[in-house]
Amino acid sequence: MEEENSVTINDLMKRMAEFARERDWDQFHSPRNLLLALVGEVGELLEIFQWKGEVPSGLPDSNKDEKEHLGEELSDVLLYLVRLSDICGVDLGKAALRKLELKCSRNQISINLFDRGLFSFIPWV
Ligand SMILES: Nc1ccn([C@H]2C[C@H](O)[C@@H](COP(=O)(O)OP(=O)(O)OP(=O)(O)O)O2)c(=O)n1
Repeated sequence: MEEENSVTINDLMKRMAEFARERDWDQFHSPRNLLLALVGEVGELLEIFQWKGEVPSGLPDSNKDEKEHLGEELSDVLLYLVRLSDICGVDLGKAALRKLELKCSRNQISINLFDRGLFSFIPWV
């Protein structure tokens, strides 16, 4: 890790691998188990927002403890996702970048078609 502020997906991946190895938990970190754990943590994250209605960006009404709790649940989701990707042999950083680029080029095609009036026959576009 170069600086405290620039944590990479690779750093997290290595730390999670170390964490599991130290506890002899590799045996439990199968793709299916990790996916179940990930979804469980998404549920814990969801509970923070449940029944609150719309929450403004930046969460100005949350106190320090609530923000800290949110950070913990977001981290659990991220850590299980990183670990799941690693165990499945997927380079998550590369895959995510590729996905974003694909999305951008797809959107660019739509924008180009739109600019050229090719969607003009669709009343709601
Ligand atoms: N078999 C396990 C169990 C936990 N963890 C790691 C990944 C998560 O970052 C964190 C989740 O730990 P807990 O399941 O204990 O969940 P919490 O820390 O959220 O505890 P609680 O559910 O009581 O809030 O620990 C892991 O890698 N493998």
